[in-house]
Amino acid sequence: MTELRLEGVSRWYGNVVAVNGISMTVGPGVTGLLGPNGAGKSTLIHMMGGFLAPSSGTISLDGAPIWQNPDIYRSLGLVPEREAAYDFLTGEQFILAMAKLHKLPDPRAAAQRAIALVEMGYAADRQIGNYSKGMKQRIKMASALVHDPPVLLLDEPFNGMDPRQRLQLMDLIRRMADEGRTILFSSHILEEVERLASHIEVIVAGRHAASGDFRKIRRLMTDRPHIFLVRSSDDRRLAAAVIADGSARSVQLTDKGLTVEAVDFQRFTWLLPQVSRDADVRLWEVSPADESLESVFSYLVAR
Ligand SMILES: Nc1ncnc2c1ncn2[C@@H]1O[C@H](COP(=O)(O)OP(=O)(O)OP(=O)(O)O)[C@@H](O)[C@H]1O
Repeated sequence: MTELRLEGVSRWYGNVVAVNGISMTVGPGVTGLLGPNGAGKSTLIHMMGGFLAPSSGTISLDGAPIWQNPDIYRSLGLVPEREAAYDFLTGEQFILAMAKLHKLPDPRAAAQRAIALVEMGYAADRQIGNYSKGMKQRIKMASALVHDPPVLLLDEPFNGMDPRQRLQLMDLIRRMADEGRTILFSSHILEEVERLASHIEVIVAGRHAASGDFRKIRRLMTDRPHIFLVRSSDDRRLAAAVIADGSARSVQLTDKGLTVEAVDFQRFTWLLPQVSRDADVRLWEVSPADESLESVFSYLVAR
């Protein structure tokens, strides 16, 4: 069993706090690290991979601290978000160089195995500069896998990929997890995480906002108060009817229409047509005003 454990981990850059007191454990299987841009995902992943020191707190792998512990690096593979500038090398030269860096006993065989694992054999003798985005992502994956680590850390691996490349990479990650690896990948896209990870960790503004089963967290998100923009033939009258009905926590009359904060999303969408019919008001538009992921995240943080 391979387990990464973070205890009270913080990291600041000057006076910017990028990661703030995060404690979590990441075990075998696929874990999604979800958070909006700038949440601290990359900083956290770099600390988990031993590339960056925590300003405070500890990160350990099966009990052994990660920072400045070269023995542990053999157990970790990290795929950074940014593309490395090895465009002049062929895929094979790059992976072979990585195998040699790890001082593997048979670097050539290890490189071939890693290249085969990501199904890049057909393009191994081509320069990385001529690869597509998806191929570059896969060769980066091979470089992280060349020493066969039990832990893989992937920073925004699907960024800039087309749907086909995305599916291929998802398949590959699933296969790696089925082999018993501990895989953590970061993303700011909920659907991506939903398709791949059964377990998610949510971070917002450097803080740990939620943790657990994806469905449980999804439910938290749908149970949150929803804000709707409603336009009708008589907003003032509809506002009075909605308030009287009790299905909304607050109702505001603005020049764009009514802003309604519904207590129960399903009950509200079911009741609104009835309430308006009873009040003899025609509904023109009902649209969610807070559907962005940012609002979901801030709801989770405020809990
Ligand atoms: N080297 C650095 N120097 C100063 N501030 C930094 C540095 N790296 C990150 N930050 C800041 O730390 C915070 C977290 O950044 P980080 O890149 O870890 O977030 P992220 O969740 O990975 O975001 P993204 O999805 O946009 O990559 C941000 O406010 C960022 O500006």
